[in-house]
Amino acid sequence: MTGMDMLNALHIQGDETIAARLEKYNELVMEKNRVMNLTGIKDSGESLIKNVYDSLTVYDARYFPQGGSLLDLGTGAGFPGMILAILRPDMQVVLMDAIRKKLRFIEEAAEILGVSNVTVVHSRAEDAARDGAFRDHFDVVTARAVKSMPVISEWALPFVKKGGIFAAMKGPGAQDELRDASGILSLMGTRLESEKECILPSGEKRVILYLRKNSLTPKRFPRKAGEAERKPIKAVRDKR
Ligand SMILES: C[S@@+](CC[C@H](N)C(=O)[O-])C[C@H]1O[C@@H](n2cnc3c(N)ncnc32)[C@H](O)[C@@H]1O
Repeated sequence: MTGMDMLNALHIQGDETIAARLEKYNELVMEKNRVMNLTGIKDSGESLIKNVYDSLTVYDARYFPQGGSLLDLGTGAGFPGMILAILRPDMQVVLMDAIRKKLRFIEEAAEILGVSNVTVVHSRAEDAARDGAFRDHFDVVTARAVKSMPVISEWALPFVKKGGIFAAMKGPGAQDELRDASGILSLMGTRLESEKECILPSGEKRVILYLRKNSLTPKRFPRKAGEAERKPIKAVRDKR
């Protein structure tokens, strides 16, 4: 599958330069992956589908405003953040991760590709969310394969501006995860705006949950580093 095939398959507008950069980024990830553990996927064709195409599934022009700001939390090797930065050069994109070496790779790759709208931030989400430059700031926050919904919601939502969107990339269990997160979502003044189901060309099901944040984050969130994972705020399940 080429970069252009992927854009067409997902009905995303993009020119040849964007399509070529998507392919080239995948090549750079694969090249670096031989000497450093960036992604568990070792085959280039498989990575195009499971990393690049999968990253593109989160894109919905309605939630990514012209000239807006985007944070990809727990970006790892830049998925989906770097793919979205390539797709939308007008947006200011911050890629955050707690592991520095992956961010160094992203900086090098951005330089090679001439992608100038990305900034990397080395931090735990729980710490960066206390920084006034980031808190209640971003039009859209994305996260793929970082943590379960109750945890990632507590980490990601403090970064979203009032009225902005958290796009959580999930698998077939998205509905259960959403139910589990209902407690933290309501504490954060956040509601499900829409959801999208996609089947990857490899056959796997993906579900994107688009959550709208309607109020500023209460001061006590996120709790201190590690606390959301140790004691996630879960919904009380009906035991029928
Ligand atoms: C399984 S990887 C997924 C990477 C990428 N999003 C992807 O889908 O390929 C999870 C990433 O989340 C990062 N991470 C975990 N906890 C974090 C935290 N508290 N703050 C920031 N990043 C975190 C890890 O360092 C890791 O790179």
